[in-house]
This record gives sequence, structure tokens and C-alpha cells, in this order.
Amino acid sequence: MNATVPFARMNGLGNEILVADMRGRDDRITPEAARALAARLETHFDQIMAIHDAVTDGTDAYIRIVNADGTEAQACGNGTRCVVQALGAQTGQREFLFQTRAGILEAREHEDGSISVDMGRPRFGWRDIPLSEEFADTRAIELQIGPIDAPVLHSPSVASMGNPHAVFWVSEDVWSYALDRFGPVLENHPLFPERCNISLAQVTGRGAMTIRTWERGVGLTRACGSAACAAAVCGARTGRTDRRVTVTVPGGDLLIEWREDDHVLMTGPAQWEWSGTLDPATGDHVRDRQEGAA
Ligand SMILES: N[C@H](CCC[C@H](N)C(=O)O)C(=O)O
Repeated sequence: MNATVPFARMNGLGNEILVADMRGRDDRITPEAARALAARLETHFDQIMAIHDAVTDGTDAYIRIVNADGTEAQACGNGTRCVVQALGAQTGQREFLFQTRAGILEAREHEDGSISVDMGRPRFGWRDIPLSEEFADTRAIELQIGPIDAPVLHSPSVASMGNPHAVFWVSEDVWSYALDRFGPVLENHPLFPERCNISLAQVTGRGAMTIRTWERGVGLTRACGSAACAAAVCGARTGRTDRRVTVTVPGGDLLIEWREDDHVLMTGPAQWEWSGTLDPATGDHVRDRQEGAA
């Protein structure tokens, strides 16, 4: 087995992604390697998408999703689009079936280069999120930040897109809240036994909203695809929006459609930046010489 694997640095609307090709091997990217890569400027990332051999007949690959802190996530929308683009560039394949901890996802690259991922069915039960206490109605749960009689943030909607999300509806610009301060408190709140991805969402029309996300295991990101899906379905579920919504994240726009068959379709871009090789045990990496040479 080679000591190193090929990898690409990519981004999905500014969500920083490393795509590592672990096919044909049985080792994993270690949490130590992930943390080492995250700590370096050149390879700083939000998620590593590690492509492993398929474990289920008919699927193209099994994808392990690793957060910057070395923990694993069940779903990553932006990273999945990057995997489609990386594999498509190698083989010309346009349609894929990937397996993740959240289940089997269908993804496809369109003629214009945009990529759609079927993110599956959202779940809203308090055990599905999971929450540590029973809530019969998860459209607005009791949780607040700030003074008891004048909370800054309160009553989020919660949903699982395979991974846990809380969406706080705000009336002011999403940039006017100190998400860097509230994010860590909410991510680790005792109500969320598996921690939580935290978003602020401002609805700007029946088919439009702007969100900002504090990601579990990462921190502030320029984009979070599964959070955009969670915000869109919670928007529709609470009567704030229609089922087809353009979600503007700091890195750009994602189109989210909550289809009649209950599946959530996310469409957006993916961008390759550079490639190299890395050691999955340590995170040591080498960037390909010819790329970016003056
Ligand atoms: N950036 C990802 C989500 C990562 C989620 C992760 N932070 C977690 O659930 O632990 C996305 O585009 O969907």
C-alpha cells in the first residue's frame, strides 16, 4: 500500500473541502491527520471527503466525511458536489450514487457544470435530530440566547438532514449577530447530545432566504449545504417560504427544492483549486509541482 494518496483542494461556494482518494485501501484518514491538515494555512479545510471503495452493490463509492476537528459527519452537501466534480473530471461520468453515514445519495453534474445532489428526506422527530428532551413540535423549540426577557436568538426550528441542524429565524441582517460568540455555546448546548450545526436565517421572500452557519466540528463557514437544505425545509414547514428556495450563503447561492416525494434536491457549483498527495496517517502533504508554477 502506498504511503500517500492523491487529494484535491476544492471548494463548494467557499466551503473549504479536501477530496482524498482512499479507494483500494483499508486505512482511514486519522483524526490526527485531519487536525494537522486543518491547522496549516495551505490545507486549511472545513471537511475532508474521503472516497472509499463502495460497500453496497450499485453504488459508486462510500464517502467518509471528516470535520476540521477530526470528528465524522453524516452529511455534507457542498463536499458531495466537489466529489462529483473530482470523479467526473477523471472519467467523464455524470451521474453517481454515493453512500454516506446518512444513506445513499444520488448526484449528477449538469451541462452547465452545476451539480445537483439528492440529500434525501429530512427528519423532524426530536429523537431524529437528536434532542436530549422530548419536543412534540420541532418547528420552534424552547431555546434562547441572551437576557431571559429580551433574547437575542430564540425558538429555532430543528431538522435532521442526516446531521443535526438548528435554524434561528432572524429579522435583522444575518451579519448583525455575533455568531462567532453564540455558535460554540449553541453547538455544545446540552439540548443537543450529538452537538448541532447552528444557522441564522433571514427570509427575504417566499422563495429566498439568507443564512449564516456555525458548523459543528468546524466553526464559521462560508457555506454549508446541509444547513441550506435544513433552513429551506424548515422555512416551508413553518409557512415562511415555498418549497423551492434560493438560499444565499456567504459564498453564494444554492437552489434548494423540497420535492413532493419528500426528497431535498440541492443544486450549486463546485470548484477545483489544486491537487497533491497526502499521508492519511499524518496529514503530511505535497502539492503537485506543475500546478501554479509561474
Ligand atoms: N459543510 C457541510 C456540512 C458539514 C456538517 C458538519 N459540520 C457536521 O454535521 O458535523 C455541508 O455542506 O453540508
